[in-house]
Amino acid sequence: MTQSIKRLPILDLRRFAPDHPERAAALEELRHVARSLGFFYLTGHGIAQAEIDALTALARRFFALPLESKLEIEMRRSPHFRGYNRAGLEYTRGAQDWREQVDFGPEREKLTLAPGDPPWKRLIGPNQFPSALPELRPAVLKWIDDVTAVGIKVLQAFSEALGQTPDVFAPIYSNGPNQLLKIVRYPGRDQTESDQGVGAHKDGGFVTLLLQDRVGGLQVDDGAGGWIDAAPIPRTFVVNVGELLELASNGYLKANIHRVVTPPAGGERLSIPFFLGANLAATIPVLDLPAALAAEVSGVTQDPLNPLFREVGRNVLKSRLRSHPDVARAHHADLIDPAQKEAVPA
Ligand SMILES: O=C(O)CCC(=O)C(=O)O
Ligand SMILES: [Fe+2]
Repeated sequence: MTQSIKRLPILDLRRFAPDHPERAAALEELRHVARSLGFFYLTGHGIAQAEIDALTALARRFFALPLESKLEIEMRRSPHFRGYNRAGLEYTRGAQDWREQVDFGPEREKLTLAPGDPPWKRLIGPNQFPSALPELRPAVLKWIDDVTAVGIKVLQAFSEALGQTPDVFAPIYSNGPNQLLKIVRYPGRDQTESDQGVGAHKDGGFVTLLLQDRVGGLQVDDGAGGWIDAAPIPRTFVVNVGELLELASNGYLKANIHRVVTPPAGGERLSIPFFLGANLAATIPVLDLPAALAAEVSGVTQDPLNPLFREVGRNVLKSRLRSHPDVARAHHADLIDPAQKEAVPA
């Protein structure tokens, strides 16, 4: 594999503020980055380092708990795909990933569903939090609020970079965006044969804001057969364009492929990705791009193995069922399509 010397650019969120003198240049830069690599480091996000350090410390404490304390909130217990997964339970395109993780989403009451309700409503419900680490609940819920606010600012900047009003997407998120927060640990190479921490994929939401700890492993497709290492830079998030923005911009913006390579033997990687998505009931519109941008559009890249739907809830449910076959079998056997049943390892 060719190792590219390229690096992701660093963008400062403060330069997008309405009265900032560099705003026009910042929007131009964002448009270029989002159309080419689809990935950048974000500084100036306003999240206090103390909050970052506190959440990272809690993540470490969580993973250090005895297995039984972690299994108390095993995802298999949650029809809403919330909770803890041991390494090896998650699959990307049928190949096993190697990371342990806890998934959190919007904290809601479970719905009582009627027979005709759309299946995606099963995604709505409560999170699971570990009784052995009570501090985690308030920290996670505050973090979701705080990174959502940053994500919306980034989304507003993307909107303006596409020649739209900043709130063009508000109708499809202001009722409550769909958020997914993961706290992830990638164990070192000695515990696995393969180096797939998480296999090559695109993210599904509007934008992803990834907090990395000290150990690298994230790699971004450079479009020329190689990978760009997105090494951790303190006090930054790695931000990337998700498939919803690619769909809405008819392919002008690019949801780029990335993966995580397992750390070397003896090491571990800790990361906290956050995916900001639209309201589950929403349908993604196609934006009316200014003529100069529309002329460059070549359409959305549809992957026959992973079709994209404009109906947000349907799309999210599809990817959750695929990523977590054990939860699908335990709670949603009626939704697994027969072809997939065979493809998914038991
Ligand atoms: O852990 C990371 O650095 C990235 C994870 C990722 O790409 C994902 O969960 O979608
Ligand atoms: Fe990802």
